[in-house]
Amino acid sequence: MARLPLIAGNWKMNLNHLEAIALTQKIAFSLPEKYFAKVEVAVLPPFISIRSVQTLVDGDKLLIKYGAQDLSPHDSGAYTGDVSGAQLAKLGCTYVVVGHSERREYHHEDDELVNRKVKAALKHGLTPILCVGEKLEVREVNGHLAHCNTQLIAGLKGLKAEQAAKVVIAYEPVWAIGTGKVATPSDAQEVCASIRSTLADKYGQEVADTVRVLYGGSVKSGSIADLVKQPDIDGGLVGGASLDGDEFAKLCALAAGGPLP
Ligand SMILES: O=C(CO)COP(=O)(O)O
Repeated sequence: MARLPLIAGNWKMNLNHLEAIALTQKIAFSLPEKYFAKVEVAVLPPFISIRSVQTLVDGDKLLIKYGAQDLSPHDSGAYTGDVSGAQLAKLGCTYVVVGHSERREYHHEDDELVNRKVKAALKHGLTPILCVGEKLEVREVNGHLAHCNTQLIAGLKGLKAEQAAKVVIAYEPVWAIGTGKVATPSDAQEVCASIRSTLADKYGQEVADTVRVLYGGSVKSGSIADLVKQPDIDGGLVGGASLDGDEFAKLCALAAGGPLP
């Protein structure tokens, strides 16, 4: 079954809302509409810029999707500083990143919390992008497949097959994030194939064939084409390279199979 590639730009804690508007406009200007039939493009700004991006996307009928980098496991209430799935859904978000390694590391998010966030996202009609990935010391002892599959199973715990089918998985090896050290296409493929096979074991082949598995970690326009050529890599979760409109548009065009705009 053909899966539409997804390129999602995780802006992390970068750009103010004016810069967010400028970057979204730049991407829309640089990537002609015909590409959107072959690649889904999403931007994931900080919470403070989602409303600005929404206004632009709605006003100009842009084909770019957008979403958030995190959400609360709760629906509403006394959770100072948190943002709920209901609030994100109201802003027209399509995607929400869950379990990014930076949240696991700096906010001590464990698999149990990540699982609750996946469920909260689905409850509010958002598509979670569930991140899994090993640190360097785990890869060095060849523990990467077991590690990623453990995070995967824990993140999806309690989901029915039809819910699991709606989730996007992102394999992001921690050693590749922001380091310029992109995984080789075959290393990334090995993990993404293993993730798909775990999905098949747990939820059946149809779910495994439906779920998009992305690679993330120092993806650039120079590396995306060879990554998406791999049978089990369905796009990229892009950090640094998503902050440059020309570079991101180029990357999306290459994921669509080209030609460059
Ligand atoms: O963490 C990432 C995306 O979520 C990857 O970041 P970089 O592309 O900057 O390595």
